[in-house]
Amino acid sequence: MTADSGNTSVLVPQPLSDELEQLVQEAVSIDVKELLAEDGLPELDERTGRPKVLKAYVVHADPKMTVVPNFLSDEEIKHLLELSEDYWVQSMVGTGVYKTNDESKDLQNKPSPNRTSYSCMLRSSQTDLVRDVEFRLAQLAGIQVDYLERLNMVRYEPGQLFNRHHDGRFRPKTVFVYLNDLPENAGGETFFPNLGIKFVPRKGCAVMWSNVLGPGVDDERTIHQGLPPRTGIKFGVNCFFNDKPIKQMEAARISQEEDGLRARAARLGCKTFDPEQLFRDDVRELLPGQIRAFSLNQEPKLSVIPGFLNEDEASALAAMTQPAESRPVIDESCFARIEQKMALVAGLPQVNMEPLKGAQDEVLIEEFFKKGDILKAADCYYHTIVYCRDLTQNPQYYPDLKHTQEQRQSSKDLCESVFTNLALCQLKYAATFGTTASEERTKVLKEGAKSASEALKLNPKNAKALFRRAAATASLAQGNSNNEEAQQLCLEARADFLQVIEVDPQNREARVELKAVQELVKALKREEAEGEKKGWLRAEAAPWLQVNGATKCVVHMRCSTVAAEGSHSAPVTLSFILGDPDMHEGFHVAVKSMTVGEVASFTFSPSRFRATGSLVKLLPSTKEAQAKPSVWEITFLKYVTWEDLDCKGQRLRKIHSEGYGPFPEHLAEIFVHWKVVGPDNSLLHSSRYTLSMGADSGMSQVEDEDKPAPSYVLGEGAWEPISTLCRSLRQGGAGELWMRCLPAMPVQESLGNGMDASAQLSMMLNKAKEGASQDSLEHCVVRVELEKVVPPLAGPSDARWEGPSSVVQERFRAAQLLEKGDENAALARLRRVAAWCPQLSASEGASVSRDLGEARSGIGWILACRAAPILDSGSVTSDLIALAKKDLAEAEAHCKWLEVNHPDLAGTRLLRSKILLALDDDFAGAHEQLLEAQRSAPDNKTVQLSARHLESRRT
Ligand SMILES: O=C(O)CCC(=O)C(=O)O
Ligand SMILES: [Fe+2]
Repeated sequence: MTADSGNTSVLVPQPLSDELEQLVQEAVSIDVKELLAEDGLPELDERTGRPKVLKAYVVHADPKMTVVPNFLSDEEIKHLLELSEDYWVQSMVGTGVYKTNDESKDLQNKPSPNRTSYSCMLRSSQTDLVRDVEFRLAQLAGIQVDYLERLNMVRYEPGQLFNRHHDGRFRPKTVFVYLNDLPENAGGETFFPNLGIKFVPRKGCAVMWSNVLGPGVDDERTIHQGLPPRTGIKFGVNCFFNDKPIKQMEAARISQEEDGLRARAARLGCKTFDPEQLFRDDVRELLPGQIRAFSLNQEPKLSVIPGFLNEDEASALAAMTQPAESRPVIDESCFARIEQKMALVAGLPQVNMEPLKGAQDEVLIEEFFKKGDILKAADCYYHTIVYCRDLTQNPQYYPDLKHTQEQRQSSKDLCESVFTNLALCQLKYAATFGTTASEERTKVLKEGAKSASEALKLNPKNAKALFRRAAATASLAQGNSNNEEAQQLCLEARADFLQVIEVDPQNREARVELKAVQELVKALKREEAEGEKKGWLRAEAAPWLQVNGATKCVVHMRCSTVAAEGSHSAPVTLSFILGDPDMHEGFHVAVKSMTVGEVASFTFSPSRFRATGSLVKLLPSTKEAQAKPSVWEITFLKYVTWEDLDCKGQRLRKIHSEGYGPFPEHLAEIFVHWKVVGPDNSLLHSSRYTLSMGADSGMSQVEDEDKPAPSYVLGEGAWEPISTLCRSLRQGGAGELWMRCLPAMPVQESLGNGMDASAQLSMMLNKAKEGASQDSLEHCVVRVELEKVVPPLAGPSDARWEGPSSVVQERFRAAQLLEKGDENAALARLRRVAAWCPQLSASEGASVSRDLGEARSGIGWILACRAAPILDSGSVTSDLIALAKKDLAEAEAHCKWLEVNHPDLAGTRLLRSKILLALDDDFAGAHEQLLEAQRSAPDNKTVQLSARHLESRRT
């Protein structure tokens, strides 16, 4: 509470210095003893011991400093000192920073070397005498006693002091009363350095000054300090007038703390309170001037204050409801008191209130209302209600009031009107939350409806209350997302509005509102019907959401971002595999709450843009969306379930049309036109292409519709993803492969059109690299049209059979495949040779006898080769061993046949050697066979290799 530091530091007393000692010496000393020497000692009342005429001396004009000799009597001083005995504690100073207008929040009381004295706080109205002193102080100050803080006794031992300070901007006035005389020149004066005056302590003498220039503005001129007494003990009492009605606030607080009502209030929660119950529970007597608040709710604070108004006040207020001509004479001064109490319970400065004078029954509250402070008004209504209702319903608690029947009736009327107005307050307050449902809005509206209901209990025909209840209920319906509940509320509101119209047929507002409610009911009914349909649609859509295993879902949606001003970005159509981590996570969430055809607006938080893949890059303005929440308009176009070919969503397959005829068999020649389309629908590759040279980039790839589709043999060199798709297509069929990325093409031999698939693909990749996006081959769709299926040659019965040359061709092809290392493909061809030959005529068969021998030795060799390592290994499963044994048995059968039919064939010896090794590890036998083989076919590479291999194993 310094003068100079404004609101930064509240109390920074300066230590006494020599310089200050000097100032004190030079200051004008004001001593009542000297004043009275001229004027004569005041004549004391024998009974009270106080001056018959109390004189106040203005010793300084601006700021006004007043001295009152013998303000307290010896008896009073003795009493105050007795009350303080045993209760002296170290004095504190308020430290902190002014932030609010409530110093109790801003300042903290702390011990300080700047105040070394002792203090004792008396309780408010602690005794009759204390209360009497308090009232006299209030009279002296011209301030209501409610603003007087608890009397603050001080005691200074020699050397103890209170350094330079200001009593606080929240204390408009200070009265300091000295409680004893000190020896002459013992010091202990109250020194005002800025005024250059000091007061000599004289028993019973009061000094009064103002601490403010205006509300909340320090008057730095009245900075002062309590100088240390050199000898003797100095007693005094600080009487601070606060800018808030602190006395009653404290009384209410003490009362609450004492009886632990807080806990009970908390338990009461927001249940309907019953003041009657509160009264019943609390039988303790209240001291005059004390009020007791029952706190029903902490946040927001709601208190009930029984006996808030005293008898006179209640009568005066109740009388105001009567017509002026029949109104009894009212002591209008009580309105000021009510005002003051209202202010104190509201915790708001009384200056904010309009005077009650000339009030109609509700003027006090109306005034608040007009200022737009709904909450303040509501607070007042609450308090008035508590009182009025109690007065009407529990007259037994007010035996002293002796109200007449009319007075009770008028109190009841007041109660009704106050409830009606409280409902309005609550409606207005609820309106500040807008029209969308919120917890607070709902709570307030429900309270509003309740208040109106209370008024209606007192008068069921109160049109205003009916209207307000209806309005509250209708508003509740408006924000309610539960259709059924909302409809019920509408019905209630409608009933009330109808009643308003019945009571007041001229009420246009009610008619308008009624119509609005009826519209709302219609809308709700519509929504209900749609909701059912929607629920059905969702149920229909449900299976695709539960896609599992090999079935996956591809979702097609159109999306655009919506800017703050409502403009849409150019829409982008997106197709993605549901659950694909490369896709914007938010879209997965979004799509799961939508049905096909639905347009929805979603706000995506930046964290939703976690996806890093190429697909998310196609979303409009995702950069912005990654920085801050963005609003998207999404249209759910369609969804398709796809078969997941590798169960990881890497390669989905969708058959658009299966075509006609049988499904292509293994080794069928298929003519496939395939295209690779990027996620943005751009054509990346077509298998029917021509190279166009000499363009800007030197070379470009152009689709050529006149070219035939390239052909592949299914199972031999066709790009595997395409052959997988083609196996489920008939000729003329079309399908799509949905690829998360284009897999590496297998190394393939040259195909029919002179360009193999890997070459095509590498061209395609190059083209993609030249293009804008290097990732454009991710999330591509391979569209396949199976233009022609040529079934594999069936055998001699096939129209395409060319006689023995077909066998030769087939065996040649098998040899090619074997050379390439494609043993399985070779095996398939060799088995066909073995199957066809016995179907030939004897002469034709003879011409291909050797081919048959080669074919059977080839089959046996392949089988023995794949069986041998398995039989060799001890760690394979018995299933595999069984398969290997079966292979070897078949090889043995071929071998036996060969040994009979083609004993000289190198392949026969080779096969035998292989079997010997695989079965018994018979190296000698195998070696012997190989030597024979070398003799018959010295140039056979397989024989030479096998011999070498055997040699290495033997050593
Ligand atoms: O002791 C005095 O003379 C003055 C005391 C004072 O100013 C205070 O307690 O605030
Ligand atoms: Fe002070």
